[in-house]
Amino acid sequence: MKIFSIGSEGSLKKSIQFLNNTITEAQEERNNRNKDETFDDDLLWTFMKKVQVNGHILPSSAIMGTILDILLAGRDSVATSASWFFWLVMNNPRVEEKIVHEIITVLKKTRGEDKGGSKVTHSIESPYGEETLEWMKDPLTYEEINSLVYLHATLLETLRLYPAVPKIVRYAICDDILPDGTYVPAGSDIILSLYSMGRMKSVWGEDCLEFKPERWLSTDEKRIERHEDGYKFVAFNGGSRICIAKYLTYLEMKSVASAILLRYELSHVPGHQVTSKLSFTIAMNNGLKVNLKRRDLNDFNVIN
Ligand code: HEM
Repeated sequence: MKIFSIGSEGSLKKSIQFLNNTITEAQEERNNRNKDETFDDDLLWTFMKKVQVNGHILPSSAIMGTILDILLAGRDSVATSASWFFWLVMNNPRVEEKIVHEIITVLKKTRGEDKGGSKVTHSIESPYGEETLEWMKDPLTYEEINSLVYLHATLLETLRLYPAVPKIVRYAICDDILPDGTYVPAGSDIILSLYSMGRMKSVWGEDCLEFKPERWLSTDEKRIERHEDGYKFVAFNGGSRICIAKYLTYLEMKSVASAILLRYELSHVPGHQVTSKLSFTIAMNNGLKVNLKRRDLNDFNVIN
């Protein structure tokens, strides 16, 4: 296929070239390394090592195809979901308070009481500026993030109402019959509206349009009770083509959400309209503009 050097095809060509160069440079850089030195592997190199076949590294075109796949599937989906998550939380102060309360409860358990008042030096480069809680020094660990059950429920509820991939299209290569008896002739397109399926009364009940993280939880709110059935909760699809990064997404989003909500209160920028734009992902038309105010954790009795 010929790609022209004009308009969007031109910029696609440039982007592909850029990716190719990045992969070649990364390979050269690794090959020239002094064998005795130790280095932290970055994601690209970790991936390149993984895709060695019979001792040979795959050609850069194959690596590029896979990287493009992961970039395209993993960037807008998470960014879009994060926008809807923060927007829903901002509009539901009760939910926001419960999330922050949960994070603090978990941190008190894992990191002990924080006396506050000391200037914190981060173990990694931090975008948050000066902080006064020891807790803020290190990002939440995997175990801490896994303990955030209410936050997890809020994320599931966000993805139910705003599945980043709102529809999936399938093509029938031969005649078929669906489990409910519907006849599907060869050549048909089948569109699965993940968006509609997340809002069906028959699946989610009368309150299907309400934002209610509690619907996922046991009565004591200590665990996720509603079965995350891949054919009911379809934001990641189900079956053999289920998203390969479902659990990575949970980890990524819970990590970002807890880091931000622990430090900031988010509020609306006056006049900024939030509307959705249906495309491959369910994006926000003009993005999400927010005002950030440093959160006073004294409201949550953190500092004793
Ligand atoms: C909120 C975040 C995400 C959502 C809602 C989501 C949703 C989905 C859905 C619905 C599919 C199935 C598409 C189909 O069957 O046509 C899918 C597939 C896929 N996703 Fe995700 N995804 C997310 C994040 C990610 C991330 C972070 C990555 C990579 C790092 C990723 C990589 C992939 C790949 C490679 C596939 C194709 C799997 C296959 O066909 O075997 N996704 N995703």
